[in-house]
Amino acid sequence: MSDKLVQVKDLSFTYGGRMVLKGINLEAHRGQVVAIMGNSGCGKTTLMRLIGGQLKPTQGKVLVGGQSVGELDFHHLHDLRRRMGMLFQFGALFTDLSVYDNVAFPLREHTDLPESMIRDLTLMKLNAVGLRGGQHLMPAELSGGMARRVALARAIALDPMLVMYDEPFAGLDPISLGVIGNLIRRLTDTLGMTSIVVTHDIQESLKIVDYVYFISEGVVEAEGTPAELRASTLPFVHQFVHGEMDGPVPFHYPSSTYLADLGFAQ
Ligand SMILES: Nc1ncnc2c1ncn2[C@@H]1O[C@H](COP(=O)(O)OP(=O)(O)OP(=O)(O)O)[C@@H](O)[C@H]1O
Repeated sequence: MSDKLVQVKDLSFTYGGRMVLKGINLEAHRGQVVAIMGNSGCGKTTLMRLIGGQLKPTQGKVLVGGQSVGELDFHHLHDLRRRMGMLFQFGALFTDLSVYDNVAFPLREHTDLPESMIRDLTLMKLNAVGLRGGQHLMPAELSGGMARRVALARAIALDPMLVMYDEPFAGLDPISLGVIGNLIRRLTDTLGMTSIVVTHDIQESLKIVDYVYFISEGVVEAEGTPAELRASTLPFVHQFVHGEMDGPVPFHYPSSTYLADLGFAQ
């Protein structure tokens, strides 16, 4: 079996005539945590939707476990998606279900397991995220970090081979952020899965990921291991890794000159 769980090959995608992805190549190996970074609007979420089969490539292909996602029929895609956990809206729990029922939900929906086994599996997943003790709480009673941990337990309920996270660190305090980062790493290792994390948080990512892809203007602008990126002298990578305000990614949105805007002739 190939070590490469996800292979994105020359992938392009167009929304209504506007090309958002322009020939992306990337890979995620089994057992890896891979980060996809880039400016707002560069196409990261679109890329995740293509990997998850919610969108079909305009050109190129996405292989998951050797299967070309965009070419699968409904049933095969459905089977494949059962083996992918997707946290597109991290923390989007069912508000009228308890923590326990939120995590048990995919098991009840997608398996015929008896309730006693569903209970064992649900408690095991809650234990893995440190929230077995919170099983009776309702989502409204959870902190932001706890809600994400429950969402994570729900995403791994069916033992997926791949979990994709869209902005898992957004809006968290530094402690919760570290907890979520470590959980993503630990669950990936202990459950033998692969994780793809779309994030803006370079510092947290560099602590937990195996490999990072930077996307800009629809192409992979840079890539590497955390060590390679920290040592990189590429201006684009340097700006990201060191959090510099201005650089190849400009601070100012493109505009006419300031003087012209103020009404002064050039
Ligand atoms: N359904 C859609 N129809 C048309 N254009 C879209 C649609 N969804 C996204 N876009 C556009 O495609 C581009 C990429 O969007 P996408 O959401 O993939 O970016 P992103 O990198 O995930 O951004 P962010 O970091 O802000 O979430 C954006 O310019 C966006 O406006």
